[in-house]
Amino acid sequence: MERQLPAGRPPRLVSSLGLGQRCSEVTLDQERGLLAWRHPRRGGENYFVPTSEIIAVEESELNKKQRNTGKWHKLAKPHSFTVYYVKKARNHRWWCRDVTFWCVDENLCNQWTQALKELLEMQKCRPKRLLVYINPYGGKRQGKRIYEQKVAPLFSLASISTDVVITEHANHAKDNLFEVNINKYDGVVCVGGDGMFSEVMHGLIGRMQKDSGIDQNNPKAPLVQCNIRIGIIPAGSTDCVCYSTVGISDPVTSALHIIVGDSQPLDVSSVHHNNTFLKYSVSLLGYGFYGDILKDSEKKRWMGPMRYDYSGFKTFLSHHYYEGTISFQPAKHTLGSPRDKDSCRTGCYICKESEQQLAEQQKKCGLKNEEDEEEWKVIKGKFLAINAVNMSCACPRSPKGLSPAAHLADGSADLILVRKCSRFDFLRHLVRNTNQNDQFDFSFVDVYRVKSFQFTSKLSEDNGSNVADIGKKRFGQFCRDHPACCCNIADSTWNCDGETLDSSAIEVRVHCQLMKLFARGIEENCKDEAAYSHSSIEHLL
Ligand SMILES: Nc1ncnc2c1ncn2[C@@H]1O[C@H](COP(=O)(O)OP(=O)(O)OP(=O)(O)O)[C@@H](O)[C@H]1O
Ligand SMILES: CCCCCCCCCCCCC/C=C/[C@@H](O)[C@H](CO)NC(C)=O
Ligand SMILES: [Ca+2]
Repeated sequence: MERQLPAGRPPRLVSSLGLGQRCSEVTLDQERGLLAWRHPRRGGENYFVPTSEIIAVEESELNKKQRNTGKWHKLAKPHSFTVYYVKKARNHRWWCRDVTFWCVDENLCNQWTQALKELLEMQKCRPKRLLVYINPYGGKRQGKRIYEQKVAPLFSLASISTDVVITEHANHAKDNLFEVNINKYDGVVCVGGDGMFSEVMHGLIGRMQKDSGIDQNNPKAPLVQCNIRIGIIPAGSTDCVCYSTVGISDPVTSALHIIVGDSQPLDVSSVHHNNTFLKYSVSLLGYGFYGDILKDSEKKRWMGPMRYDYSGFKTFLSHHYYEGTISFQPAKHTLGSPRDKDSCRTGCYICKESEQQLAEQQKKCGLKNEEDEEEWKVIKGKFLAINAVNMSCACPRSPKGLSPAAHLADGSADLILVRKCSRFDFLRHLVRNTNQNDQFDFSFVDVYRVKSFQFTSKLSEDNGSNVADIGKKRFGQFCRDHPACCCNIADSTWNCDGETLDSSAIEVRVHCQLMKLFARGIEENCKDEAAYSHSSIEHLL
């Protein structure tokens, strides 16, 4: 990348600087934005740090041990500076590391710190002021401790100022976002799980639409993009959005992605019922299996993250399936398919292509309502699970996700239909969600890439639109004609990013790149080792 350097600044700074007790040739390529040095010990290992991954530079003092053991201590008082930078480790984990260089020439030391600081100043995408919401009750109830011990010190090192709100009740963050002076901030951070992220997202998108006079109840309304980025510090039970966009659920890694000012656009689905807005979704909209797990697990929040395993096992044993009709519009605009072998990674060309299409579309019609005449496909059947995912939905329990080839920002969702099958077959499908084998390679599983879909359960078709009440009354009753068939005549519940929806009949639309995260997608480096760790279970089945 071409950099506009301040006048008179040389394109490269090369000096022999002290590092520990020895000397190292240190280079700052100011045009390319790269700091490099060779470690005098550690087998002469070379270090290359892009300036975009430097966290901070500080004038520092050598500690007593360093002062007393160096050869130079007899010569003069040394001057030193410390560079804090991102060190990338295995499995997408980032650490903050530091290196201290010294020299006896004060002018040289100042020249280095000034040059590095100026390069940091040029990183315009970095946030300076953040609004932070902490859910103290998410996951294992460690949100406050995680923020104070692991994240706040890094923000302060990077000179980011923060306003911190510890939430006192559900929807506190969402309601607050409708009131605050949002223009004061360069981003909003949520400390918690997927539910907490969802709250903050609803607050920001809702606020944006309100300020622009867009009626969220209109399912066809073209929504206004939300340009203020959200950072997720994972402290929840599943942390699927964080894991799927960063590749790991680790508070320090996420804090560093926020500090360096990463930006990752995300698709968001709007969910409506009878022209009434219900919710937005970014990860999983699940009916049947995942809806039933959620409904059961909500009663067991005291169990913490374990509640999903307990309710998952119980729901699996109950083996309920549900009748209904699903209609969808295939996503013809996007280049990929859910059966692709390649996954969405940092700088994904499929998502870039969708971004360009979106820009052209916006240029052509602005915010006008464009009637969509594309074909609808209709499928009627009995389903154990209907899952619509906007992203892979990778998480520690499912390291490659429910749909490994789904894209973060291509304007489509993957619709996975798991039809009625035996318990054993369903288990084989579920286990493949946790290992590297293809979970779609079964006759009872279909997957489609869609831009919108609608679902109505058999029960709501039979009873008109008053679905929710009837569903509640009859929940738990089974098909009278086939008492042993596990066909539930009641409705299941939709699991929308970990929150239940009040209606089973829904209309869903994917909005391409409606919002942005402080993330860069999963980087293409090492193998996802976790994805392979479960592979042995399947051989037993
Ligand atoms: N102070 C609070 N008291 C009670 N509930 C809260 C509070 N603050 C936020 N919430 C709600 O708690 C819900 C769950 O929180 P969160 O997502 O952080 O944890 P989780 O459910 O354990 O994790 P995950 O969503 O990853 O499974 C959110 O939907 C949020 O609205
Ligand atoms: C035979 C037992 C099966 C147990 C299944 C356990 C659950 C697996 C979790 C994979 C879910 C991935 C999708 C993520 C969804 C999130 O939006 C949501 C909220 O955090 N989490 C869940 C579990 O619904
Ligand atoms: Ca998508």
